[in-house]
Amino acid sequence: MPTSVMEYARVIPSVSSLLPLYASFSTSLMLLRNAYHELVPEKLESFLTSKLENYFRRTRSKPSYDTFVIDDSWEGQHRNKLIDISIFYLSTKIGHKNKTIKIGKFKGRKGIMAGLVNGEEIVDIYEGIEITWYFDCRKDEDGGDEYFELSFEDKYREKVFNEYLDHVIRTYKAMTKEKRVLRIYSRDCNGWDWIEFQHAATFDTLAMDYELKRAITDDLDRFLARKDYYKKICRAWKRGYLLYGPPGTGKSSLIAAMANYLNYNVYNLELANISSESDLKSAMLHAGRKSIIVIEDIDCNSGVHDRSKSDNSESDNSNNVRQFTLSALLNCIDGLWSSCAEERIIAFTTNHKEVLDPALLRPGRMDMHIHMSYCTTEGFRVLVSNYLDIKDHPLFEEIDGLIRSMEVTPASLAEELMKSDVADVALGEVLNFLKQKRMEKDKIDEEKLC
Ligand SMILES: Nc1ncnc2c1ncn2[C@@H]1O[C@H](COP(=O)(O)OP(=O)(O)OP(=O)(O)O)[C@@H](O)[C@H]1O
Repeated sequence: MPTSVMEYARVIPSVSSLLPLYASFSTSLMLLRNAYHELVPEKLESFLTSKLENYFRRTRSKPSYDTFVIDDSWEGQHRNKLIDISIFYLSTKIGHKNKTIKIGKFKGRKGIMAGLVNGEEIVDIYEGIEITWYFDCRKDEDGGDEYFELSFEDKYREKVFNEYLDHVIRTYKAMTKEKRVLRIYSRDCNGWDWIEFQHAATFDTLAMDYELKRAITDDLDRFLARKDYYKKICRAWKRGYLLYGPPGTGKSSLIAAMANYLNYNVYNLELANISSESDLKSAMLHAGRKSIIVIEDIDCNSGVHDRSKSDNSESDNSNNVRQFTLSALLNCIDGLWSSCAEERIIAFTTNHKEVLDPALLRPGRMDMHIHMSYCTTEGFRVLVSNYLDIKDHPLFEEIDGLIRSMEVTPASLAEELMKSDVADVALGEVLNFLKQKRMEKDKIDEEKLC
């Protein structure tokens, strides 16, 4: 046994002495390989190769597979949402291997969607794991139920269940968020029906004071970010806004801007079309998540401004018998029923806040009261920028003076601005309109004095 470094150095061969050995070994290997190719016929060679491959495959431990079934046929359940999520997710995974595919164009979705036909497979790779999706449909008298099977090596079972399916859902959400076409729903005898919501209003196009706009968008951002907070304090994740102000000051436009800001659908709940308390509950329950439920002109919904009358008589002056009370409406807004649906905004609009029942106005019910005021000079600048695309004009000074001296709605100024695309002409119309209004107002004031 070597006992010192020097002795080791003597026993271990040097690199230079190993090189000739390596060279002769690799030359022999090359000769052997050439001889094998020349002597062994091609067919025999591939036969031997496949035998060897089979041998090694058999000796390796065979993986066993688990399968998850995403089935639409769960008794008593509504459609399994994972089916639709999977259809969306897989639509981006379809490739050349799928020789026959389904294609379609759907209401509310941009572009053409591709899907698997019955009996087809897709292999998806997630963090190196192979997941095979198989799609089919079980036929029965009602047409049949769709189902997916996901197969994967059993050692990845937990990962597929906990991480991969989550990844599928997140991808679906990102896809649908990107493509989401907003809807506006109204209620008929069959429930909620919808058309595409194409209102272009945004917070940038609203003629409102900047500070108020900022306060509203901050409030909406806080609402969106506070899912866990609402849960912690045991409150339904919803927020109520009361928009009040004269007609034509932009209450509906503000709701449209909120919907576009939040990417929420709008449900227009006309109380006049609601026949009973159960109808009201059903309407609230079946409105989806991520939605703004709008009850417009709440002051005109007779009975709502006068709780004692509506609670007791359940009818209004025009003999339009309503079978539900204000209490039922309030209960749906923030009572037990409200906790059945989350991520909702409820917006009431009124031209006459002062006549509403205080119960409707108490804190916690309508979280933010937003006053939509007559047009200010700041708001007028926004309108001019929207309609004429200009920031400055010599007529502004005179117009500003008149706007400050009167109550004029953004809607009426918008009407004048729309009369021409030429800034001089359109602003001239605004000026004439304001002067005319000023004269009328002076006349009324004079008459009052007399
Ligand atoms: N604040 C505003 N900002 C921008 N445009 C406005 C504003 N207010 C009104 N308009 C214009 O006037 C039109 C009518 O306004 P809108 O319907 O939003 O007012 P409203 O307060 O809801 O009226 P109502 O009480 O009669 O329902 C809008 O389509 C928009 O063009």
